[in-house]
Amino acid sequence: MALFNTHEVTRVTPFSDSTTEFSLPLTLYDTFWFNFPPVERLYFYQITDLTPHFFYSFIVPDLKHSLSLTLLHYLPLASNLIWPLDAPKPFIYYSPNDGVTFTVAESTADFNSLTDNGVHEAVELHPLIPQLVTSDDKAAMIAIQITLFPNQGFSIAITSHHAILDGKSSTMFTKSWACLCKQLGKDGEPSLLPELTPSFDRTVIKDPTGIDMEYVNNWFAYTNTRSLKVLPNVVQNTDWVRATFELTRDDIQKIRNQVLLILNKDNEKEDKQPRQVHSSTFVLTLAYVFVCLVKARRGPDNGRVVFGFTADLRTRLEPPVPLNYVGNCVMSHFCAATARDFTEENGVAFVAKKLSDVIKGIERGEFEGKKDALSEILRLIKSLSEGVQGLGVAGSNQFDVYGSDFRWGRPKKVEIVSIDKSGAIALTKSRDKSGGVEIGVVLKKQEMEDFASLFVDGLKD
Ligand SMILES: CC(C)(COP(=O)(O)OP(=O)(O)OC[C@H]1O[C@@H](n2cnc3c(N)ncnc32)[C@H](O)[C@@H]1OP(=O)(O)O)[C@@H](O)C(=O)NCCC(=O)NCCSC(=O)CC(=O)O
Repeated sequence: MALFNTHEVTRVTPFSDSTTEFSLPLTLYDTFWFNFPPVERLYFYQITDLTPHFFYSFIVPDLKHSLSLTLLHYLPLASNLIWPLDAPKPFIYYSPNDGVTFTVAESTADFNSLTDNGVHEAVELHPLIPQLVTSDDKAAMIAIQITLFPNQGFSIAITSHHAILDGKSSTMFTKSWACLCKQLGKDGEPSLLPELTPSFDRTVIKDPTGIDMEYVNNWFAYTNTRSLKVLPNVVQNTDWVRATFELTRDDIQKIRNQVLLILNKDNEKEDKQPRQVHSSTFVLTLAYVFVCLVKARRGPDNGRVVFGFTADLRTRLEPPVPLNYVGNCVMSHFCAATARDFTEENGVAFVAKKLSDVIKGIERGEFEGKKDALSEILRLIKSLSEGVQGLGVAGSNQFDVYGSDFRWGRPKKVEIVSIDKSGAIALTKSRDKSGGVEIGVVLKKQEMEDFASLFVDGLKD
């Protein structure tokens, strides 16, 4: 069994003693997410001759120093979410000396095994993830842990509160940190490119009807308490295993050809004009993986399946929100069907068509922050314990997480560990830059075996 040892727990503060206190309101998109479980991203860096001396004398100090420089740009991440009794909704509050909890640890686990795509107990990754400190009226925004695997490499884990970071923001923060770390030791002051320089301007998110408070009240009704503590999980998650699967560009094209063939035939049968289907890598990946998941879970044929994803609204709001906006600007969208719709011969085409219709609706602006959006999702979460199957997604194939090179090379593997709290699949642009997608999956052991066979068999000619 691998040994694990915490070396130190410190706090990294922004690199300046001249910061002043400030507060930042939560927008409707922040209050939508604020009690959801934190997102845990884990980056593995392989250095086969990494000695403890080099790690503790060079890597850790450089990571701390560059984090401190990064926090100066990202001050709200060094802050806390607070909820004083007289405030109707929580807000972000920074005061000088606030900082990020930074844990340094060591593990004897087998790095190669942890980072392969094979099946592993989901709990194996848990020691590498830092916990966010949260209470009813105060919550840390992020926590960071660096773990050394002597002579093998190290990992960087970032746990982030969903009230402040959506996927685009959190991957941008890590890239900014990596970018500043890479510049240490070079001539000149480390600086950030404009696309990595964050904007926290909350006025770009309009909410004339006060939907933010609707969401705060929804959370209050759901959790029965006025608290900043996050949900521990949204699904029962004991005895889970996790594994990574990959769809190459060619696999995607194969799925695309099959889906378009079926949908065009359906149109001909119904004598309809051929309609454009949004057959993107994202839609085809979800359709294919969701079908394999429903088949592997072997639920009743007439069981209800609710499936969906989160869309980034930055370019879709009017006026658009800047791409460097850091905060939440994402909403979830779901549709429903029965398990039979997935398991029938044309299941992948059925799901792809449904997802395509939702994306077209998003483009038409039909799914911006709506008053009942959160209450619907909370109802869905409740229904999961009553036999409804839920299928969701964390991350995105548009996030280049493998681009986060701190100076010691690109990550060997990136995981979203928190999918074992939500049951979602994790999407990441493939490491090899070939246009493929990596998919992280958590399931019970037998289901995972079935899923793996279905996934491979479905791609055979
Ligand atoms: C709604 C969508 C999911 C739909 O995606 P689609 O790929 O189907 O459609 P699209 O219009 O965005 O893209 C059309 C084509 O352009 C390409 N394209 C568009 N933008 C791109 C970008 N920035 N980088 C690389 N490719 C891009 C797409 O890959 C696709 O081509 P091709 O077909 O060749 O690929 C997406 O637009 C979106 O909003 N993605 C971001 C979702 C997100 O933020 N998730 C994180 C949620 S928070 C979370 O989960 C927590 C966390 O991550 O921390």
